[in-house]
Amino acid sequence: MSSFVYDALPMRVVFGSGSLARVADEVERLGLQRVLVLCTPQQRELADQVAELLGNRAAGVFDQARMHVPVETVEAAGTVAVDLEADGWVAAGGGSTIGLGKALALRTGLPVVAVPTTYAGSEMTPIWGLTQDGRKKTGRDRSVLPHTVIYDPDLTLSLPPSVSATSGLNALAHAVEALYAPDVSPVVSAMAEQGVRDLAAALPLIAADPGDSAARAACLQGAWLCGACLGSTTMGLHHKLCHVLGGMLDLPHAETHAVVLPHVAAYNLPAAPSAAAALNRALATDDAAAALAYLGSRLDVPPGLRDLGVAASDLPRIAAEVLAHPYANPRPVTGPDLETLLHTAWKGRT
Ligand SMILES: NC(=O)C1=CN([C@@H]2O[C@H](COP(=O)(O)OP(=O)(O)OC[C@H]3O[C@@H](n4cnc5c(N)ncnc54)[C@H](O)[C@@H]3O)[C@@H](O)[C@H]2O)C=CC1
Ligand SMILES: O=C(O)/C=C\C(=O)CC(=O)O
Repeated sequence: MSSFVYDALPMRVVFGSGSLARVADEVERLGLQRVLVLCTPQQRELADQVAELLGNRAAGVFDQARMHVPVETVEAAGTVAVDLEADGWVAAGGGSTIGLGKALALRTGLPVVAVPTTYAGSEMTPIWGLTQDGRKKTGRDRSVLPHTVIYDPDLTLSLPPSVSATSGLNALAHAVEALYAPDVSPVVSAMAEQGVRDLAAALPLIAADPGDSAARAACLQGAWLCGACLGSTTMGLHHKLCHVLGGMLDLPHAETHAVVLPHVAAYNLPAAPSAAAALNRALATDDAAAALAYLGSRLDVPPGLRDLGVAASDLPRIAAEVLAHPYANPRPVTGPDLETLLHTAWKGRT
C-alpha cells in the first residue's frame, strides 16, 4: 500500500493488573470534581467500589445501563446527573455501560473515563448508538471518545467463560473487517493482526481456566487493539448484518457477532487477499474462515442463528434490510448470495 490516510484518535490508556486503583488520579488529571459512575444493575458492586475509590470526586452511581442504549435510559441518567451537578462520567462495565457514557457525552459534552470489563472494544471508538422506538441509530462523533481508558484485567476475571468467548469474537470481528476496509492502513493492519493473534491464543486458555490472569491480560490487550481498528475504519457486511439482526430481532450483541463472523469471513476473504494473508498468519492457518469457525466451536459459542431464536422466516426481511442500506464491502453482495450466507449461518455448524 503506497498511499493511505490514518486518522489517529487521541486517547490515554492506563493498562495493568490493579490499575483501577488509579481511577481517582485519572479523574483528577482531567480536572473533574463530581463524576457520575455508570454501570448495569449486575455490576453495581464494581461501581460502588469505583465510587469509593473516587471519594469526594464521586457524585453518585447510576446503575441502569442497558444493552443498545435506550433513549429513556440516557434521559434518566441525564436527570440524575443534573440533580447531582455531575461534571463527567466514569463508565465501568461492558459495551452497554460505555455506550451509555458515550450517549451522555454526545448530549452534554462532558468527558468519559472508561473502565472496560468485556472485550467489546467500544471504549476505543468514536461510534455511538442510541435506541428509540425500537430502532437503533449509530453515528460517529469524536466528542464521545473516552478521554481516558483504564484497562484492569483483574476486572475481567468475573466475566463468565461463555460471555468471554462471544465478547472476544465480537472483538475479532472488528479486526477482520478493518483488514479489508476501504480505509485500512498499515498501522491498522498491524494492530488488527496482533489483536487477532492475542485473542485467538488467549480465548481457549480462558475457556479452560477463567482465572488465568495472563490470558485475561492478553485478551484485554487484544480487545484494545481490535477496538482501535474499529474506531479507525469503515465497517463492512459483517457489522451491517449484526446491526440489522440485533436491531430487528433484538438479538444479543456479542453472540450474534460470534455466530455470524465465520460465515462472512468465508464470503469476503476470497475477495480480500491481503486481509486473508494477515488473518492466516495470526491464526497460523491457511484457511482463516475455517479457523474462525473452529475457534467458535472450541469456545462453545452457539452453533447457528436458529440457536439464538431466529426463525427461518425472518431471513428474507433481514436480507432485504441489509441490501437496502449496504455498508462498504470487499465483495459485492447480491440478494441470492446474501440469502445463502444467512441460511448457512442460521443452520450453523452441525
Ligand atoms: N460503539 C462501539 O464502538 C461498540 C458498541 N458496542 C455495543 O456494546 C453493547 C454490548 O456490549 P457487551 O460488552 O457485549 O455487553 P454488555 O456491556 O451488555 O455486558 C453483558 C453483561 O455482562 C455483564 N458484565 C460485563 N462485564 C462483566 C464482568 N467483567 N464480570 C461479570 N459480568 C460482567 C454486564 O453487566 C451485562 O450484564 C451493544 O449495545 C453494542 O452495540 C459493542 C462494540 C463496539
Ligand atoms: O457492532 C459492533 O460491535 C460495533 C459497533 C456498534 O455496536 C455500534 C453500536 O451500535 O453501539
